[in-house]
Amino acid sequence: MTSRSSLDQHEQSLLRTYVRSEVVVVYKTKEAFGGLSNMASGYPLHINGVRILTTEALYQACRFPHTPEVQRDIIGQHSPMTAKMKSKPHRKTTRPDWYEVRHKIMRWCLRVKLAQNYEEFGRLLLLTCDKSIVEQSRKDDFWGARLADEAGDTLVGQNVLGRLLMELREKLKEDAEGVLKTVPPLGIPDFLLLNKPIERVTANSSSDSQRPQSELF
Ligand SMILES: Nc1c(N[C@@H]2O[C@H](COP(=O)(O)O)[C@@H](O)[C@H]2O)[nH]c(=O)[nH]c1=O
Repeated sequence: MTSRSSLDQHEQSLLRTYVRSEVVVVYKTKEAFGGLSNMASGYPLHINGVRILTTEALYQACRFPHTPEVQRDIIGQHSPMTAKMKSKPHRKTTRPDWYEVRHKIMRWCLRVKLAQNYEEFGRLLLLTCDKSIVEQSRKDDFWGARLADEAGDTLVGQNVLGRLLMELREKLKEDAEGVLKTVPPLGIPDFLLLNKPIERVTANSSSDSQRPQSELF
């Protein structure tokens, strides 16, 4: 059995250190690069014809393929933070392989955000040039990175979200053919939304993707 301390050591080895003033920081959605956050509104998504307002809501809904009523509640929220909060009481019914698949699911969610908001989200991603992208978080050093000390300039974390965004940006730089406007379904079991297998996503699955979110209600 793996001991707690060796697990801690493994987690520690995955941590990265960033100099805050040298990277693109994703922190508040209203800031310059806030659109890169999963909490950002204005990048609507359509999965199997169902409108979902943010990648946060989509990601959280993906926890619960076996409880469509929970998915419906999550994606029905106007606020992405509330969508996340709605998932919390149901965490025990999260798909059992969540920790093996969540990274792939997040990569897929970001692909969907780009496919259906290719101009706006793509432009923001490319504006980051070759810089590191880091989601600053107060608590979460898996998806993001935390300030090493409140006064300092050092962010420490696995920054998995930031790294997925950088991976996508590099693919986008090569995407002269617009291949990223289509996203195949993930090859994982029970990849379901509201009881239906999640289908291929295309830019055209969302005819209103260029309209402001305020017009979508
Ligand atoms: N940005 C941001 C958060 N971080 C987001 O939370 C998601 C992961 O949630 P989970 O793994 O279920 O805890 C992921 O999209 C990550 O970017 N959480 C917050 O409570 N507030 C926030 O402003």
